[in-house]
Amino acid sequence: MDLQAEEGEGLTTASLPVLVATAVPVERDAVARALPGAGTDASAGEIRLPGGSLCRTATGFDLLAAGVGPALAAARVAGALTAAALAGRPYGLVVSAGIGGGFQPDAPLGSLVVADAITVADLGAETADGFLPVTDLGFGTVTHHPPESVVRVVSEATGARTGTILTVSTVTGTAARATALRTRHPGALAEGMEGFGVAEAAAAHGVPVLEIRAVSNPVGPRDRAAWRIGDALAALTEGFGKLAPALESWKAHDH
Ligand SMILES: O=C(O)c1cccc(C(=O)CC[C@H]2O[C@@H](n3cnc4c(=O)[nH]cnc43)[C@H](O)[C@@H]2O)c1
Repeated sequence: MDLQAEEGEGLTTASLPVLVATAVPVERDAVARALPGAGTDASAGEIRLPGGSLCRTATGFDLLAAGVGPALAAARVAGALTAAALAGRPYGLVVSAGIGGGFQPDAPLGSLVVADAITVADLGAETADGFLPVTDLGFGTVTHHPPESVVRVVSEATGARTGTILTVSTVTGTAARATALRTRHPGALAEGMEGFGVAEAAAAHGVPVLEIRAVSNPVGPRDRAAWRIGDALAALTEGFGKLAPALESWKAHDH
């Protein structure tokens, strides 16, 4: 669907809804707790989609627990974007949100990171001389950039640190892998498993994307005792309480 044509037919960017894609329901619910009217208003409710359902809030946010990993996240978000476009209610922004690993000491546990670059870290080829990103093989893309204006507005409102968020299909579990990722991506602050998939789906629909992660664990040696999932979910809720009004102002003025 041509977003410009739709806007010309009465939809404005300020009125376009926002799709928030988390991996799992507990992250979606952490976001919902910050949004007034989630599930409590006539305009709110559950929208059935192939492979899942959307939680529609009364304030223009649709929440989707899209699944773990880049492929499932891309498939489910693409489905939601297509359904919305066909219904004549296209999204103005897609937000990939959830918990994630933070590179230490720059992204402490419980802090928020907003991506100025969403980069897939392990899509490519391993060679005797090292890793080659898929772009070096002549295919596709490895990074999506959220609009600078939305990154600025959200980081100012929430206090989130700004940097690259890596998407990995395998959670980092050793110091050596964490160092290798940081060497290849010096601007990386966090890693998750869905952002690049969500961004690919958004890009295919010509919709801007944002990624925000609350740090639940350090990127590095596997240590389940070090996870702070509750603290990260609380940070996600607090962050969305500030992010939601900031996005309204971004949609109205900066976009
Ligand atoms: O078993 C492990 O060692 C382990 C370590 C960290 C996370 C997991 C998960 O299964 C969670 C995957 C889920 O949460 C996001 N997430 C959270 N922390 C990280 C991370 O350090 N690296 C990548 N992804 C992380 C991720 O987006 C998934 O949705 C298991």
